[in-house]
Amino acid sequence: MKSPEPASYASRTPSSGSRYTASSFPPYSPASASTAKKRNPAAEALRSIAGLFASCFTPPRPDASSNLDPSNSRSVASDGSGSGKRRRSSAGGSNSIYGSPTHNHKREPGSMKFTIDQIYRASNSFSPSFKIGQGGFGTVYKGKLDDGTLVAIKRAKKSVYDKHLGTEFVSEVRTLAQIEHLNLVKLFGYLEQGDEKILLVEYVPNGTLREHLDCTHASVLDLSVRLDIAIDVAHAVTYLHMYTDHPIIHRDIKSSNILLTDNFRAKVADFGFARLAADSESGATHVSTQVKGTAGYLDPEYLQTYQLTEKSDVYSFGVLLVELVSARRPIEPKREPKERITTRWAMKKFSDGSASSILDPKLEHNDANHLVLEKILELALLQCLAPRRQNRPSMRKCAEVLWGIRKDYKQLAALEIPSLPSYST
Ligand SMILES: Nc1ncnc2c1ncn2[C@@H]1O[C@H](COP(=O)(O)OP(=O)(O)OP(=O)(O)O)[C@@H](O)[C@H]1O
Repeated sequence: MKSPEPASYASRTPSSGSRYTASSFPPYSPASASTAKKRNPAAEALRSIAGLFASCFTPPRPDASSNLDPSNSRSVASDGSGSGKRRRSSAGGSNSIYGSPTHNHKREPGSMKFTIDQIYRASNSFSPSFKIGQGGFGTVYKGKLDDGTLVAIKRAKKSVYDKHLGTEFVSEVRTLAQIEHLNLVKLFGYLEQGDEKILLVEYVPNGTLREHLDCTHASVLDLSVRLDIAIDVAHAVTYLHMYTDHPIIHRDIKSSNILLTDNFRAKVADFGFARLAADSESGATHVSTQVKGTAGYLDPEYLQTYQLTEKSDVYSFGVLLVELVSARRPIEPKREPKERITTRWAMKKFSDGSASSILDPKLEHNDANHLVLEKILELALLQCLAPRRQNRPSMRKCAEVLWGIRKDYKQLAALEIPSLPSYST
């Protein structure tokens, strides 16, 4: 992955998120709780496994869900032309699902279907030199399609396929392939042939947020960039929560699932655990068989009740906000006991009136940074991380609060006189 250059910061203008307005969100569908069977959730909760998906900038197509045919879960695709027609893949006896090409303007309508030969070509037969990562889902390769499009090729390991890639998974893929938002990693397609189960997703070139907070990419993300990233994530998750009449709960929001572009736009990845939320009007509920997510980010009320709602994502987002300002991981086992759970440590500091000590030591202490820090912590610690879900804000509300923080930050930053350089003689 490329290291960011200072110029990239400039290219991500602080106003980059201003293209979003409240009216750019799809119509609101009320949140609805889902219930789940009680099944040894704690043991299951330690690690996220699967990895996927989806982005772009266009609102969801109103006909998206009506294009689905539940009887054809492994071989349907949304029509690349946007007509909503579904197609069967006939390539080499394989089954594929392919998403809308609106994301990729180089692509002709209908060309989002993949064959195993294309994937072999794109990844140089899964050459180790094309490998870019390894996750619970399997191995991730960087690939280039024949038309030059860069993709991340996620090749499922067998254990994941056996456990997770059944009909239910494929039907989720079918839905998620139709989701497009600038801040969601786009799912291009899915292919299974013989032992190969492969996902093709948008390639996002600049590493994960976690890597940047760990400074493995040479430069330090300044606080205004982190604030923009938080806003991008809030937009993405709001979009999922308000997606047509079927809210989608991400279920695994965490810094390693936030990928960054060269301009430091954030794209939320890994919808492996996403499930369509309950349909509140029909009274139907989504029954989850196990608690899923990642330790340190899990909503305590979900752990107690096994009821999954959008507010579980809001809780994880609160953890992510604390991580963004402190650069600490949610759980830091090597620290002294009272500092091991980052949100608890931050809450104590915050209530003791020493919020500034939470700031990532790599960041400058100045008025503008202190303002952002204080306000983000207020949102995270006092609202998103509220133990009871009804006391947490919606994700949309989080986005609105963050817009306000960015506005205040910009005003204050404009007033700040840059410190004079010091010269040693
Ligand atoms: N769309 C993508 N673009 C660029 N790199 C990616 C992409 N998806 C994944 N990667 C790289 O591959 C690594 C592994 O990704 P993957 O989603 O499989 O696992 P993970 O999210 O790190 O772990 P887990 O899924 O087990 O929580 C990521 O850390 C990232 O470096």
